[in-house]
Amino acid sequence: MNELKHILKLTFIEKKDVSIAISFGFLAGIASVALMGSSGYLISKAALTSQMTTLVVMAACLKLFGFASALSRYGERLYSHRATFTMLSHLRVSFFERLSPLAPGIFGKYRSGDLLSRIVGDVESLQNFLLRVFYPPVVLGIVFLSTIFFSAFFSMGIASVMVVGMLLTIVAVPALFSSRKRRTDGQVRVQRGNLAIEATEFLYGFRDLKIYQQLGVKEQQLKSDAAQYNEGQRREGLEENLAQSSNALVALLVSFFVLAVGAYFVAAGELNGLYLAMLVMISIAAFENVAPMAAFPTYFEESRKAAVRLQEVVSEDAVLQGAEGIPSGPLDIKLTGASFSYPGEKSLAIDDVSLHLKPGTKTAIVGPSGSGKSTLLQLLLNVFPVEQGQLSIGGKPVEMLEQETVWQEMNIVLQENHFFYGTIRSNLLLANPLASDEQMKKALARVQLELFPLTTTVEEKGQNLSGGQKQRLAIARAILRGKSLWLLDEPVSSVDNLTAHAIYQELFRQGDKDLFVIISHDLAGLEQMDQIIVMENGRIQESGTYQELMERKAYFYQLKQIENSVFA
Ligand SMILES: Nc1ncnc2c1ncn2[C@@H]1O[C@H](COP(=O)(O)OP(=O)(O)OP(=O)(O)O)[C@@H](O)[C@H]1O
Repeated sequence: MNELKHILKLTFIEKKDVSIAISFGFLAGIASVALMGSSGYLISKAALTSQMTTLVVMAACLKLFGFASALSRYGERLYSHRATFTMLSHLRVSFFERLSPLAPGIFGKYRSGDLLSRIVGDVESLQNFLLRVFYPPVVLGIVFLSTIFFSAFFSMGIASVMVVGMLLTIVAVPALFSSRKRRTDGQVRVQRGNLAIEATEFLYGFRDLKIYQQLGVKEQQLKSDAAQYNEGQRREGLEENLAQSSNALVALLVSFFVLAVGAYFVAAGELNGLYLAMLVMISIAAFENVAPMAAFPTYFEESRKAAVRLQEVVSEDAVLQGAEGIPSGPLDIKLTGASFSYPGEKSLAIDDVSLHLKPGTKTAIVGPSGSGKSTLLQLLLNVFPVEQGQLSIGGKPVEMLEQETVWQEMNIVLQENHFFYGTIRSNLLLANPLASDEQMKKALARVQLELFPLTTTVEEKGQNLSGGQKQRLAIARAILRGKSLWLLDEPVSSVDNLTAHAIYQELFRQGDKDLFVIISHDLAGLEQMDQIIVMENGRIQESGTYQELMERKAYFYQLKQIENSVFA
């Protein structure tokens, strides 16, 4: 039950709706019991008396109870569903708020299909928590206790049978199926997650699978996951039916028992025969309401598992962050003795790196593939926390700063940039929602995309744009941000040299007071950089200006020689 504490807390944010739903549920339940009870009484009375007034009053009561029952049922549905949807919206917001600081580190731990299945499927299935887990036992309990209390005035024996019946149908049978479900849990949720994982992989990798003629293999995998999921669902349905039938059977037996015990008491002279039909009808009506309890174990387990799976995701350690804003004025970035390894990896991706990036300077980070350049940039972005050492921005340790405010001050272009389905305009507005068309056109011109109208359609993931166009659009987005810290990870690797050179010149001209950090594979054109940092195996091999590094004739010089000789 501990797992559901958070969900219970979120449900009770809307205390008023929950209490109104419970009150209406109680009224609806008790009205249907009263309806059946008074009809039983009416039948007996009609058989034993010819007094019309009593019969007319009883018939009016029947109508009243029928009306009250329907009206209360409507109120119950309205308020319980409203409380459920409000709880779901609180849950989504609270889940997103806890998930957001974990991104993007969390993407390395969960496959996208799995994450999607948790965020959508598990959150959705918690909609049953109030309606089918919390609410039925509470309402049924109150209705039963009131019915038993009423019946006790006529016969303690019948009231005792009802108590036993109540314990059986509300507690014992659901508890039995609940424990069965725990033991024989078909893992439908996990199977649904697996299916989502395979389906997203299939969609993402469709083209490559087709090229390598592996569609059939993946299709088989997908089919087998779908079959497992279907089988799990089938078994779950059977179990639910069995629970429902068992509970209905117990309820029916209890009503028979009430009739038998009642008949015995009438024969023994301990109960007035006039009330027997009423008590039997009351019992039937009260036990008719126990149907939702049959589904209780399924929904309880489902809600518990969904809550556990959601909790698993958000219980990861988030990057530490403070509440302070970033200082105003020209900003520098300082990294001292920083080390970092990816979760689950033994070797260090960044090993004792120190650097100081001053305002108004341009720094290039170069080095062979896998040397740690992108990881270093992620540390500077405070996406991953440094394990040892210290990162400070504008003289403030990054732990004191609110993560969002750090990113607000940066123009960032990563190796892979995401483009949403929409237009060039909507994708540019992401960086600056207040940008005018004029500003957007200027930004496009600065990356030589002036021929692109803002209304040009951008397909999902920008698949109708070339690699170079996507990179230039990402730079235009960064330009629109208009901040003074530029962190660029191979921003023009797919752009031809001439255009790339022109874009850099334009950026440096406009941002001559800005701080630039550029990761590059290309060792050409580095003469204009104020500092070149050469990485290898997560360490800084050497650093200095182009002139200094070439004169030193060490590692950078050798890389340059190799680059010159590759196509010679
Ligand atoms: N998400 C990750 N999980 C685990 N290891 C990773 C992850 N990303 C990178 N690495 C490892 O960290 C090391 C540094 O990778 P990084 O991407 O920083 O290199 P890089 O110099 O930017 O390479 P490239 O020039 O090819 O982009 C590599 O050994 C890589 O395998």
